Amino acid sequence: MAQQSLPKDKIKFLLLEGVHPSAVETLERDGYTNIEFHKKALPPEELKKAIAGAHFVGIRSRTQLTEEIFEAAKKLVAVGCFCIGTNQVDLNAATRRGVAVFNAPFSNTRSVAELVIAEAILLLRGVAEKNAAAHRGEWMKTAVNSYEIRGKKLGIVGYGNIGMQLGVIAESMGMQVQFYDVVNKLPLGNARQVPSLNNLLGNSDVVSLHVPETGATQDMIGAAELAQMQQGAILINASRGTVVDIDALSEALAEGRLGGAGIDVFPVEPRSNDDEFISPLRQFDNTFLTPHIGGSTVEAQENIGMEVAEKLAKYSDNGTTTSSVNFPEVALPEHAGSHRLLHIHRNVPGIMSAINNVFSETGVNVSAQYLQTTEEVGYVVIDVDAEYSDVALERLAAIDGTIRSRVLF
Ligand SMILES: NC(=O)C1=CN([C@@H]2O[C@H](COP(=O)(O)OP(=O)(O)OC[C@H]3O[C@@H](n4cnc5c(N)ncnc54)[C@H](O)[C@@H]3O)[C@@H](O)[C@H]2O)C=CC1
Ligand SMILES: O=C(O)CCC(=O)C(=O)O
Repeated sequence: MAQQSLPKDKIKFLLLEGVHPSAVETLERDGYTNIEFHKKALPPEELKKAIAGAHFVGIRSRTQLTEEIFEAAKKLVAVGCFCIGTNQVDLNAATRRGVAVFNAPFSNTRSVAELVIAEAILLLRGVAEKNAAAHRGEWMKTAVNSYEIRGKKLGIVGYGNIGMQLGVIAESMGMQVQFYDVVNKLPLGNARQVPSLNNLLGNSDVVSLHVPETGATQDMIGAAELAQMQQGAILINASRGTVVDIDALSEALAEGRLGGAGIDVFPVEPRSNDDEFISPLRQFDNTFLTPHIGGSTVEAQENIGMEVAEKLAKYSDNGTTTSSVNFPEVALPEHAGSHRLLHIHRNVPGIMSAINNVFSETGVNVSAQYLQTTEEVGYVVIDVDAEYSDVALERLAAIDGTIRSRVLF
């Protein structure tokens, strides 16, 4: 699929789920004015229609970009996830079509860590149930089962950007931090990596989950794992809803085995704020149930808006793919005076020589060339004299293994 460069006002951005206005401001500052903005996620059929004409789409965690949606998105060049998680995007479907996917890996991590530490304090003090009781007119003044966090053990599952930050804050408040991760990690401060999940669960006063949604983390905390936890321990999940078996958690709470839970993410979440939130956990006073707002602070959303919009604009302007989650990463300089050819291909033997042949056979002068590959995809960027870019693009697009090619003026 070969694409010619378009004037900026013809490049359509579809922004969904009420991404922060900083995204629109950033795009407009860069000259992109064709922006369709929706406050909510769109139902699949509406999404298919809206995305058909879009070159770029911006989503948060609700919009599922499935194979079917990508099939309807014939013009799509890149996806911006205005969040950390990219599990809502079928990354294989995107890669197969040469659609780059970007996210914001850092901007909301602090917000999640702060929410978790707040919940740890309030749940260990029994504040969730005392608050719920007070709203019903009951007075629960007691120190029974009410603890400080100082000296307690925090078990972090998934010691990545959020887990590490949480560990540092928790330690500064006097907690002992231990973590379980599939990868060997450098422990910050006095944190300690433990060898198994069971080891962590059986030995923590508060367990907080910070793993991505993957096959391996599906129902990672089920009945067997909950049974390993200490009597009265607290479970916090601000990662993804699929990581905890909610029925098993519900049973553990009903039996009084856990001291409480803070749950921000659910296997099924309402599509919008107008829909009812349905969960067996609603019956428990000793839980904080929050509507997936771990990363929803003014600071985080404003930064994410700018960060992801800048990545999309940069990719559109000059082909830079730095920090793409599914594409080879190439940081590119400006290409004033030359035309820039972008060639995305399957990473198969012989394709680079076919690409280079185009230039030796046509005599098109190459002023710069950049190449980066992943196991599946190769991304070659070639700067050429303006008058020859059409013929070179046509030849590049015809090479076997080409996924997509385009030219930037
Ligand atoms: N509630 C909310 O609003 C938010 C939720 N999130 C969720 O939090 C997750 C974590 O975010 P980050 O810390 O930034 O991700 P990250 O990628 O920096 O860290 C994830 C860590 O989990 C580890 N891990 C992966 N699979 C594992 C497994 N099976 N067992 C143990 N460890 C495993 C990884 O090795 C890595 O250290 C995101 O993937 C996202 O789903 C992120 C931001 C906001
Ligand atoms: O705020 C959002 O829309 C989603 C936050 C989140 O879960 C993420 O960043 O992965």
